[in-house]
Amino acid sequence: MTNLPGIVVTGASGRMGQMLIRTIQNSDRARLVGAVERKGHDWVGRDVGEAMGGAAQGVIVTDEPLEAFAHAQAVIDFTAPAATLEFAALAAQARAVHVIGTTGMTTEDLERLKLAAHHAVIVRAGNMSLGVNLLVQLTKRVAAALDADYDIEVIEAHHNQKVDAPSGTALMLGEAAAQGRGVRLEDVSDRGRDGITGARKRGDIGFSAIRGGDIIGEHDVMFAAAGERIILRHVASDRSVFARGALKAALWGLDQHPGEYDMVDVLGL
Ligand SMILES: NC(=O)C1=CN([C@@H]2O[C@H](COP(=O)(O)OP(=O)(O)OC[C@H]3O[C@@H](n4cnc5c(N)ncnc54)[C@H](O)[C@@H]3O)[C@@H](O)[C@H]2O)C=CC1
Ligand SMILES: O=C(O)C1=N[C@H](C(=O)O)C[C@H](O)C1
Repeated sequence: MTNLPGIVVTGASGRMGQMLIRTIQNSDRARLVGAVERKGHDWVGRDVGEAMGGAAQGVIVTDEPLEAFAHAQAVIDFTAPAATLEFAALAAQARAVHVIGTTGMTTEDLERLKLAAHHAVIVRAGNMSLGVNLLVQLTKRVAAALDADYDIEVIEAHHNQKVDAPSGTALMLGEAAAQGRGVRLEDVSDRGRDGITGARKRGDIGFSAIRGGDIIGEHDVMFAAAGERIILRHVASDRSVFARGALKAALWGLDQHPGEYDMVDVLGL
């Protein structure tokens, strides 16, 4: 049991943090060795199992990430961009695999992650589910098969606490559509329409974001032409799909050389 790879979960009290902790506890391939929360959080200093309303797990929530990472083989991190950048440097220092689910990172943030990936394995994806990563491949193929008579729109829906838009998944799907079309997403991306926008520009890839209630995550890629529409859809009905993917990524990462990877690498898609 103690030879199993040790995993630290950051953002332990979060929606994904708690799901990850349950997933690791139920796994016979990994063990939880640390739980990190931000300074001042009321879980810090408490046993994580008890803080989650269950039995003690022997893991005390800490606000000292490096101390926790030093005892781990992998860190699973679904937090916020600033925290993830800090954790990337610390995980590299501790030589731990860093699995990043955090979304909303800027181009500059991603450049900084690349530096950390010189020294450590980083697996990052805006969506860790098998279904969405398959949808990414399908989107690329459909976009390659159709010309710009088919307007591409990525439509996403999430819960009312989500802070970033478009979602990380929507951006992955938009990127896949752009790749399929052989264009750069930054040249054709159309976000946040409001007011007198003018007619849709041929070849643009549009994004729409819905926020409400407890929606876990829903993504449509619509190809709309005169007389027909094709819609590729993924609906997440349980956050465990993301947590299972993240744990798979952490275990896969243990056998890789330093560098930046995604779920397509992990799943061999
Ligand atoms: N890639 C994927 O498959 C998925 C990605 N996500 C992304 O994961 C992130 C988190 O999502 P949720 O769990 O819903 O959010 P949440 O708000 O419920 O949890 C975030 C947690 O991170 C903690 N945190 C923030 N700064 C910290 C710091 N400096 N040190 C330690 N902990 C810190 C917060 O206290 C909170 O507990 C978001 O960016 C979301 O988009 C969510 C689901 C799936
Ligand atoms: O914030 C969320 O909840 C989710 N975020 C990810 C995203 O931004 O795409 C993945 C999933 O859709 C849930």
